[in-house]
Amino acid sequence: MSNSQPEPFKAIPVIDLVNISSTDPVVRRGLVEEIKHACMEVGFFYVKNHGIPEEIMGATLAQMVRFFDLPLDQKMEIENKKSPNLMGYSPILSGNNDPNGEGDLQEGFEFKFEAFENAVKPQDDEGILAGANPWPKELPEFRQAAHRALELGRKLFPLFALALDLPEEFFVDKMHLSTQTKHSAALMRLLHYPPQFGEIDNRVIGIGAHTDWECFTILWQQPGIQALQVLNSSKEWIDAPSIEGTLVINLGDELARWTSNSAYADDVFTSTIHRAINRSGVRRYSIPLFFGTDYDVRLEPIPSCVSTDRPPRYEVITAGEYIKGRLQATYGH
Ligand SMILES: O=C(O)CCC(=O)C(=O)O
Ligand SMILES: [Fe+2]
Repeated sequence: MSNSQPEPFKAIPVIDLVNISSTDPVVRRGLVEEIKHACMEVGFFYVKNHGIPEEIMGATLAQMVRFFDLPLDQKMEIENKKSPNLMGYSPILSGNNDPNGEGDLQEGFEFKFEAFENAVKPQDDEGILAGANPWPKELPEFRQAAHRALELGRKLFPLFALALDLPEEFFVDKMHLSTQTKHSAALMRLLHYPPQFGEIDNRVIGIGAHTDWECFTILWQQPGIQALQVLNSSKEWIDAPSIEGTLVINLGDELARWTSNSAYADDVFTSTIHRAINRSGVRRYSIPLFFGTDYDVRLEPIPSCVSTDRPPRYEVITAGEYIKGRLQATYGH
């Protein structure tokens, strides 16, 4: 795949997924081209008609509010540092996504994908992120509400494959998000950002400037609150407001590594830098779902993206080693 330096983007495109299941090759190609364009120019896009009902998000939000309202000592019982895989609760300022920052002004609850049908007895006791998710016992429904959105991710993988001139099935054996979930590197994070007032020190914001680690992220933002910003190639922060009825999709480092690029060089598929600052005066909640491949998948450059003129930029590493390294860098200090 060839690439030329795109113009700095000023806005984030909105893509309509109403025809995502269409088998009409012309319709499908049209959608793939829109996605490809957004991936190469921006690395971020909104999707509408994504198939996740508003009621599910409303129920999830209610559970999140209840969880984050629990007394701190109760939340600390399931602190991520107590679990070997760093899943669980992360208190305010305990994580630091930007190496130049001094901590993220957010609290979160992170869990890895597990076989929901087999939820009583977690099966995933091997592999690089071994260990169960520490679900809060005070909120039994919390777990149920948090388990949606995977269907959409499954439908997006073939479109990314086509956008990279790969066979549609390229990712099928690399992400087992159905019954064989032991090795999936998908993670979900429930986030609460308290508001920040007055002069804001850029080293302590909601989430410092970073790229996401996995293939792509599906992000739900609480309606009506602006916080997310995306960096363009002129180093301007472009607002990514919450748009009613949409979700945000952004590419992560696994895809950037696969396409042999970095966020700081001319890109094929861009893992774009972003951050969030909550100046709204009220609390803000968001939910990123990070779609990684299976832990044991090697992140090797896709042949169409490298050549003698464009040699691979990264050492080959497995997805699990990469994610674990980033988790430790963010929370393990
Ligand atoms: O809360 C947001 O809008 C962004 C969250 C984010 O970028 C992340 O968790 O990686
Ligand atoms: Fe992010």
